[in-house]
Amino acid sequence: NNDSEENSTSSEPEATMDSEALIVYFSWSGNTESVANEIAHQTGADIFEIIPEESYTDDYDALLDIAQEEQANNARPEIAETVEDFEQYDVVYLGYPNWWGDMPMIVYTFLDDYDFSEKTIAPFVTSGGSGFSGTISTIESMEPDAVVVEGLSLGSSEASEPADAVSEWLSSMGQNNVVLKKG
Ligand SMILES: Cc1cc2nc3c(=O)[nH]c(=O)nc-3n(C[C@H](O)[C@H](O)[C@H](O)COP(=O)(O)O)c2cc1C
Repeated sequence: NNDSEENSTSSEPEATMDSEALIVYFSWSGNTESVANEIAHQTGADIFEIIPEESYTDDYDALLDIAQEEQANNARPEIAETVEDFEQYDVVYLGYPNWWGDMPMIVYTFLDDYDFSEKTIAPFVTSGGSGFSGTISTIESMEPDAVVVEGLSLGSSEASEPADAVSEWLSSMGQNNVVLKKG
C-alpha cells in the first residue's frame, strides 16, 4: 500500500495552499446582499454583514436625506459586530450599494477599523446605474498597503440573478492570480 494516507503527516495541510477569503458587505434593500450570498455560495468564503449599531430607517425618501447628511458630515456610523481574526484573511470581497456617488459612510467605518495591509480587496457594488463612481480610488487611498483588484458592478435589477456575473468575475480574477498579487 504505497500511497498510504498515513504519509499525510509529512505534508502541509491543504488549507495553507489556498488564500483565506472573507466577504464583507453592507446592504440596505438586499441587492448587495444577494450578490454577497452568491459569492459565498461560489467560493465558500466566510461572510460578514456590516450591520449598523443604530439601524437605518425603512423609508427610502428619509434614507436619501440621512445618507446625504452622513456624507456631508463625513460621519462614521458605528457597526454592531466585529470580525474575528481579521488577520487570517488574505482576500476581502467588499460589497456596498452606491449611495449618492459614494460608499455608504458605514463602509468607511469598516475601512477605518481594520488593517488591510498585505490584503487583496475585491470590491463589488450594486447601483441604479452609477456603478462604482469614485469609490475604487477612495478605497485605494484609504488602504494604500492593500491591492485592489478589478471589481464587479451590477445594476440593482441584475442583482437578483447574479450567478453568471459572479462566476465570470471570479474566474477572470483567478484565485491564484489574486493570491500572487498579494504583497
Ligand atoms: C441613499 C441612496 C442613495 C443612492 N444613490 C445612488 C446613486 O448616486 N447612483 C445610483 O446609481 N444609485 C443610487 N442608489 C441606488 C442604490 O445604489 C441601488 O438601489 C442599490 O442596488 C441598493 O443596494 P442594496 O439593496 O444592497 O442596499 C441610491 C440608493 C440609496 C438608498
